[in-house]
Amino acid sequence: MDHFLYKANELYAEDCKVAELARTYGTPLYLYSRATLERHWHAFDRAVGAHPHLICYAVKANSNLAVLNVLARLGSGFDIVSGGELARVIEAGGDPAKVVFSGVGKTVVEMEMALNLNIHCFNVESEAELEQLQRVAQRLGKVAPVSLRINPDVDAGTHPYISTGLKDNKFGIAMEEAETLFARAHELSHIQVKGVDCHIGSQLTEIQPFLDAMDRMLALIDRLSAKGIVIEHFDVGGGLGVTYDDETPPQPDVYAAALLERLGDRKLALIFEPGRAIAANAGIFITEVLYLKQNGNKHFALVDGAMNDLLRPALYSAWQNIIAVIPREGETYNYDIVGPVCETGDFLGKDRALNIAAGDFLAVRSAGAYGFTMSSNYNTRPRSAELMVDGEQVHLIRARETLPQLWQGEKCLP
Ligand SMILES: Cc1ncc(COP(=O)(O)O)c(C=O)c1O
Ligand SMILES: N[C@@H](CCCC[NH3+])C(=O)O
Repeated sequence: MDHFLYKANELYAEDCKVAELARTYGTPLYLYSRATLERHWHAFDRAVGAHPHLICYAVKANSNLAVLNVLARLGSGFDIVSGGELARVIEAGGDPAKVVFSGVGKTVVEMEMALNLNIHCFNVESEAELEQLQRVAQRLGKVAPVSLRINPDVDAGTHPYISTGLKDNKFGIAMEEAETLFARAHELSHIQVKGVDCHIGSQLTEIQPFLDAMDRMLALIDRLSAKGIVIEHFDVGGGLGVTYDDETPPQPDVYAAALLERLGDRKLALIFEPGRAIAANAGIFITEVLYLKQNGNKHFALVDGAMNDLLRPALYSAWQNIIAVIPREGETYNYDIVGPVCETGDFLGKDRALNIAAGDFLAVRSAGAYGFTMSSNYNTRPRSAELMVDGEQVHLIRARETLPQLWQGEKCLP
């Protein structure tokens, strides 16, 4: 069941009218649906069934405390990439014992923090990082649980900026070095080898690249096991795509079934790190039309939301559906939906057939993942408010920034 639906010709978020929320809380505005977040998380969790597993939601997709808290209450684990994300997980009531720490550049301070919190696993991405983690763990008198992130050199067939599993990408350890590094990790006094990890990219809409990566990783696990290095878990990463337009990515049940089949009778727990698949279609971004204008034959709708609020269209030429919150009958024009930021690349959508007027609200769909988390204060614009719709209830889960907050910590010279 969709929780962002037209009812009586007006967009609803769960049981609340979106236009009313926009008037009450002001725009631009992010709106999330608790029911959808929960449904998506359960779809993943159920898909893996009784096989030992951990769903570690990728915090970078949407790190609002309320979002993390909703998932923590379901028993979710978390995939983090910074000390900041770890602090958020703890603040939101997440269990550090279900946290996996990804990322190519973990600092000593972040390692200490994660070791002191006894996280589930460090996904180590280089030999230098492994040696650093050994030193930090030794100093703290801890043993670091480790999984090595291997780069399987698989083409994920996604946008080059969000493809991570190719040899030329900065992520992971080259397959040729994997066995040597596992052997090294195995002999280090304050490292405990737990798993093998890979993540080949984001917004994958085909299953084959996942299976190709898995085949290479399972072959590696079998070789390690022959050498007496026991692997307890396989972290398959995130990356499952969603429908923005007409993509038909595999659903979590099909995806998980295919992975489980490949796994065969190996006694490996599975870790999943989905971000987008859980959060993207659990959120929309609402913006108001400020002005309509025409330059030659080109129609522009100037809206109060901009690339600083929702960067994906400007950064990846990403397409996200844009609809009128209360549609009008009659003739449409093809509009470029652009924001107030002084950049030609500041657009939310191009050539969108709409019948709109100043004062109308537009909803950018699929904005729950990599929306607010990638927002900035460029052009000294306050970041949007965020709301969580929970049935008939609405919670303000982040207030719009006030102007003084925008220069907090800055100082004029004496
Ligand atoms: C290591 C890692 N895990 C998980 C994710 C989440 O990816 P997605 O949002 O595509 O599921 C990412 C982002 O691409 C990532 O880099
Ligand atoms: N931020 C990207 C995804 C990057 C995933 C993180 N490795 C997006 O919006 O599509």
